[in-house]
Amino acid sequence: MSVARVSVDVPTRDADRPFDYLVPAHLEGWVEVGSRVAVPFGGRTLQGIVLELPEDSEVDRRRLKPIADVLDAVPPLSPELVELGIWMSERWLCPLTVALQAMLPAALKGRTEKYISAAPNAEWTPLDRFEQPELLEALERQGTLKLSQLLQQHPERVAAVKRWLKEGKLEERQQVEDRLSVKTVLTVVPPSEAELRRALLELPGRAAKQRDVLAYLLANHEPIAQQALAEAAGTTTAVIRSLTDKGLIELESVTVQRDPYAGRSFEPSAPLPLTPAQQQAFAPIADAVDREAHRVFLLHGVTGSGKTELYLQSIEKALRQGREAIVLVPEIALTPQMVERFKSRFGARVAVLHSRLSSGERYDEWRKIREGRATVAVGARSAIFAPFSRLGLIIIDEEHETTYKQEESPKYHARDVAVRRGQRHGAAVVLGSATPSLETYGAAIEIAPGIGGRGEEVVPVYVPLPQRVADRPLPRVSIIDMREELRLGNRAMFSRALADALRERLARGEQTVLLLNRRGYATFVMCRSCGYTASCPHCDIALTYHRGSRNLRCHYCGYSEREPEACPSCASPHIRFFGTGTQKVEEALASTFPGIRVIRMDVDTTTEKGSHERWLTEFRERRADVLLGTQMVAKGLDFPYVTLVGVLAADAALRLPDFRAAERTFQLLTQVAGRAGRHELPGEVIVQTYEPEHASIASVERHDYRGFSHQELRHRRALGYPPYGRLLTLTLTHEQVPLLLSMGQTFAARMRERAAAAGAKADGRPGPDGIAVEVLGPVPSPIARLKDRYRFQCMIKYQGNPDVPGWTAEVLKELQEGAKRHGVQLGVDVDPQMML
Ligand SMILES: Nc1ncnc2c1ncn2[C@@H]1O[C@H](COP(=O)(O)OP(=O)(O)OP(=O)(O)O)[C@@H](O)[C@H]1O
Ligand SMILES: [Zn+2]
Ligand SMILES: [Zn+2]
Repeated sequence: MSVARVSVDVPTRDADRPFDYLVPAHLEGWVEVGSRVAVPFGGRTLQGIVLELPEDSEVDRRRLKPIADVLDAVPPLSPELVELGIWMSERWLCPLTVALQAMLPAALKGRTEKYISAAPNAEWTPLDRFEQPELLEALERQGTLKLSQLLQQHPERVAAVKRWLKEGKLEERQQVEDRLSVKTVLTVVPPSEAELRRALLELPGRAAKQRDVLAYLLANHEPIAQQALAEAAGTTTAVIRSLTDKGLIELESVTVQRDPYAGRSFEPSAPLPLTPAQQQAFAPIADAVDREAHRVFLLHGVTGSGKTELYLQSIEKALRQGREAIVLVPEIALTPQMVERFKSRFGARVAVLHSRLSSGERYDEWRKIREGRATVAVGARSAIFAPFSRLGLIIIDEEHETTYKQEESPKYHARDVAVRRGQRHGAAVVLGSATPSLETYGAAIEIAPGIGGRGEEVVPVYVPLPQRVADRPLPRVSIIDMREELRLGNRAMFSRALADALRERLARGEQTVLLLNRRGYATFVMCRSCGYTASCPHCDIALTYHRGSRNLRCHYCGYSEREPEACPSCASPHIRFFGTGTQKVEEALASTFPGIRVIRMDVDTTTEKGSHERWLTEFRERRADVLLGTQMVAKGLDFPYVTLVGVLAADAALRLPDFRAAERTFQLLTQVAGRAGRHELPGEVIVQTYEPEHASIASVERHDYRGFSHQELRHRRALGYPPYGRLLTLTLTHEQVPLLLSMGQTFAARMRERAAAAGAKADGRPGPDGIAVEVLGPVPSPIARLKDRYRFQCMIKYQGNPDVPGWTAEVLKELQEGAKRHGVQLGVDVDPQMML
């Protein structure tokens, strides 16, 4: 018997090592690298992924257990993806199984099911038969019963099942099953026409409904879903069933594809002739694809410069060579409009993966890729794991977006994964943005270190596209100082300039996009007498007021309470509710511009499936004057009648305790400004702020990416922040502070020892060999308590490539046992994007 090395799905650090199993003879040939298997583990049956098939095991073979089952005929992961998972777990310090699971569609995350059957020598007493006649009958009839199903349908039988298991009359067997399988539909397969005619004659006259069904099948002689047949013949499925019972027709289970875009037609689109500027940008990318060379490009194109058209034509090149392409777009930019552009060009070859699909739909799209029926995958972050085998091109649109970093384990960054997969496949990687992240930009113009994996950093080729298509001008941007407005007696939400501009658009029948930078915006309850604000009793976070349900909610833990009638602190009745920011703006719009038609898009109005899409269609069809929303309205929209963009509270996020706050603000403002005047009509942008002189706002007025980024990069270099230095944070959480503090201190002390041993100076300044390590903390996290657990963090800031992640892994191993014993949770973030 051969041996398989398996990563078992136990996502804890202490079980985070592969285990060897024997491959039983009947599974030999089915077990491959990347196979999903069921294996016995600590008395249970768990799912695992085969990592390798070693010659032999270091463990005595007699102590190895056999693999219980292989779960798929074709391994869901290729050897390349298995290797990628190993790399991810080292790069971002997560358990290997967590990295591997992240690559599988949710539908394949197996669940252990228990089955019971009668033991071969079970002797049932008359009392047993008397107490549980139905259970015994079901056992005899079906042989095995699924425990979860049995307990759900007949909770009253739990006691008997338990007793019989204990007495050995029942046996239990475990099996790993998929949460979801392919979807099948009962389909009627009609017999021959002659048989149909004979059946019609045989049916008694009163069976009119049944005759209708047969007549329909005779007229439309092809397989049809039972449900559809019932509808077409104007009857019910019960009638069809009685025909099957008589043996006149046959029912079969047929696999169907859940296609979220079924029934939608996409106007085919042909490649546009490229403008000279586009051609210049296209040439090096096309060349790399042609030569099947791994190259990373930064396509830095202003908004509306025609980047998407370049993506489409690059993909076409890759496809013509028989290769495949992945396109990543930020989740919220994954609008129907975006999907349509890819479907229109590549039709059924496109698979779409995003979180608004049901897990069944996602699974089917994933299988399309796996089985080679789709050659282009368009999707959000996790589409980077699309199981292609001949990748020619990976595109990341809006590469600066924070959504490319996953905030829970595995805390990977899709950009780094893309570079890694590109290297393995010899594929071109195109990172596109109007406002590249400072990491990518700094690397591309070679004033900062390269990007990608540690120790295999790459320098992207810089490809600028500085003009909009057809020489359309970038919109004119005006910055309005709201302090000045106040001084002149305007206390309204809209400055005079914005109000005038809006009025003009209404008169001309043009459209406006209004962005409310919601982060940090008033959405809370405040007492005007004593200044009390309502906060969550479990988290150190202000509660948000929801006008619709009239309650206060915590966005972190879901806690909610009814709106108070008086201040809970001083009993004053002068308690004020601030609606969610966008609701307030909507009200102000309605009262300032009577009759205005507003579409509000925020978390509250877009939770329902398909609502996002509906709002945008409505806006595109000009059934509204204003599209008002949060970050959601800033990206990817391309509407010809939008000639005005207004930004309220541009500076709201500037004071967040995050060194990237300025960068994020600049990016958001530039992106939303880019929604205006993208077609024939010229655009205008009005930005309202209390900090007009702040670089990240002032540079937007001049469309000055270069000026802003160079200033910001200088600043980062002086402070040792990314891209010049790297960060790693450890977050510790527990119900009690002293324990956290002491464990945090131990971590910090051990890290300082290692830093000193590596030659880092105690003051954190770079030494002669360029190595600098600063260990900060432990300090309370910016969100100091969440779900009744206190949170502390340590941050390591380092330069010159010391192996800080490696040290962290070692120290965590030492702390693991103590943490487990006391219930302290430890979370590591390598290269964190969010500092909260
Ligand atoms: N070569 C071309 N000839 C004519 N029109 C073009 C050409 N390339 C792009 N366009 C059109 O110009 C507009 C802007 O292009 P596109 O949306 O591709 O830009 P983008 O850079 O991806 O925009 P953003 O990043 O702002 O979303 C679109 O309406 C597109 O159809
Ligand atoms: Zn009060
Ligand atoms: Zn809470």
